[in-house]
Amino acid sequence: MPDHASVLFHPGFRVGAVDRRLFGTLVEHMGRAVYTGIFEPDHPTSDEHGFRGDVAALASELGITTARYPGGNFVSSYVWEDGVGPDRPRVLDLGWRTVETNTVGTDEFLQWAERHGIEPMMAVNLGTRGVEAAAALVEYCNGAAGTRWADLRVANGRVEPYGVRLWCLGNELDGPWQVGHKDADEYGRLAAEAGKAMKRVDPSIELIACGSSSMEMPTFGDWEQTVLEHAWDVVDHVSMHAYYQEHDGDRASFLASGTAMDRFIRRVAASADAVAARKGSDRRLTISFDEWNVWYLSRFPGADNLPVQDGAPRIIEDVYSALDAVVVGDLLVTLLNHADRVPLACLAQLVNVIAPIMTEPGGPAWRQPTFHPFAATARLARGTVLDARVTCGTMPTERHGAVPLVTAAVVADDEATAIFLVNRSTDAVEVDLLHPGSALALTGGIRVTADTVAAEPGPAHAAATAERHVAQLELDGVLHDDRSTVLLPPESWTAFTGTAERRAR
Ligand SMILES: O=[N+]([O-])c1ccc(O[C@@H]2O[C@@H](CO)[C@H](O)[C@H]2O)cc1
Repeated sequence: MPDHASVLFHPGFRVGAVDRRLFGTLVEHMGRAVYTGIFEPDHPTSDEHGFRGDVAALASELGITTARYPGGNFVSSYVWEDGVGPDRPRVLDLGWRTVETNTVGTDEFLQWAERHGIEPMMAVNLGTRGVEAAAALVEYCNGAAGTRWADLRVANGRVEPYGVRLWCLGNELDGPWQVGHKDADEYGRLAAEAGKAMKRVDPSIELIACGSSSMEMPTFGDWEQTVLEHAWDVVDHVSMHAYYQEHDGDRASFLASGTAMDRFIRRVAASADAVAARKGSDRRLTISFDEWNVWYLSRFPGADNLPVQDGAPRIIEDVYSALDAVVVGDLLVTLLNHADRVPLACLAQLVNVIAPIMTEPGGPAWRQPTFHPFAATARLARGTVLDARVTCGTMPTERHGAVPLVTAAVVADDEATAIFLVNRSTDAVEVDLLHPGSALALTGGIRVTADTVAAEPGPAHAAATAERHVAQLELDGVLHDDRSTVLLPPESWTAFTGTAERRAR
């Protein structure tokens, strides 16, 4: 007998609209994300600008809507002027100890994003630089011709302003690994002043203040409150970053990563609300979850231990399993269920560096297992997230205590209903979908089941994993009044698609 769970939902009970910017990503100047990732002039599929066509096609299939750039840790010592115009110096990037050629810079990235309909999210350097360089970059990107930095853009061949709307006030400045690491007061003051200047250049931009680099940071909570006390009037969102991995074979805790992410979001929201209360503000500050993924961080020696490398070195090219893909699907369920609070998110990263898309220089590009739940969620989660109430058993975990065995998110618009379900248990679970007042027909879907073998690098293993562990579902499409029942295999993520009809009573 399988375990049993139920998921109750109704179109009248809603969490909030899905902001398409939830399906963003990160394109950092590190490793092979840019060079031999999105950009490789000699590649047979590359366009006249030197950008790989095969990678762009996969990015489009993945369904990404925004791309954060140029970092990550890279941005904290980046001199953006080095990356524009005809003279591009070779510099030592202190974030990853890599020689940066500056072949790709702001114009090349923004035009790549524009050609592919991707909204850019630019980050400014608040590690080694400050107010002046940040405001100058906003003017370079968004200013009308007639003043210094906008005129430099025009001289570099781009007359029309780019109109970049999303701006990150630095990156992970709470982290001791960050070049220009600061305490919360130092960063909060700088973010407030840089943000003020940037909005004087272009008042229409949205600013994201750095929150914590993870929930485990010793400064977590205090950091958000102190930074927001300083920068409340100027910022539009606060960021969160989180990476999850399986530690020492503790599969149950890893499968419960979505619960850890859920707690993290609730705590950041509570910190922001505490500042709002102190300031007598009714604003519910929103969150930009602008780095999240599975990353086997414990295998990374740290930037201090990397040799100085030239070109496009292989750094943190994690190889993912179908188990990782189930966890990515569950993390997306968590993000959807916070649609009212989290309008922005970035899967870190897009290509080669802890990425759903991999490439070989001069060779193929392929999908890692984590590609599949992301692409399906970006494609299917349209409309409004309904307040899905899950009733199920719990399982004990070492790291997160007792966690629900089943998680669910339901997203509906006028045409379609998408139901995302995760079974974290090692047993099958039968789930009653309770949709009182509606008839529901399930027509199809996609499922990922976890594997128990270690992932291997390369396109052949990724393809074989997809063959064995990713399945397209074809369902009968029969309308069921009030209740539909589905069976979830052990350790699986499923997206069901269907149509709902309201029934007159
Ligand atoms: O918890 N840590 O030790 C830790 C260390 C580095 C770290 O870096 C972040 O992740 C990198 C890869 O996406 C981005 O460049 C940076 O923003 C994020 C977290």
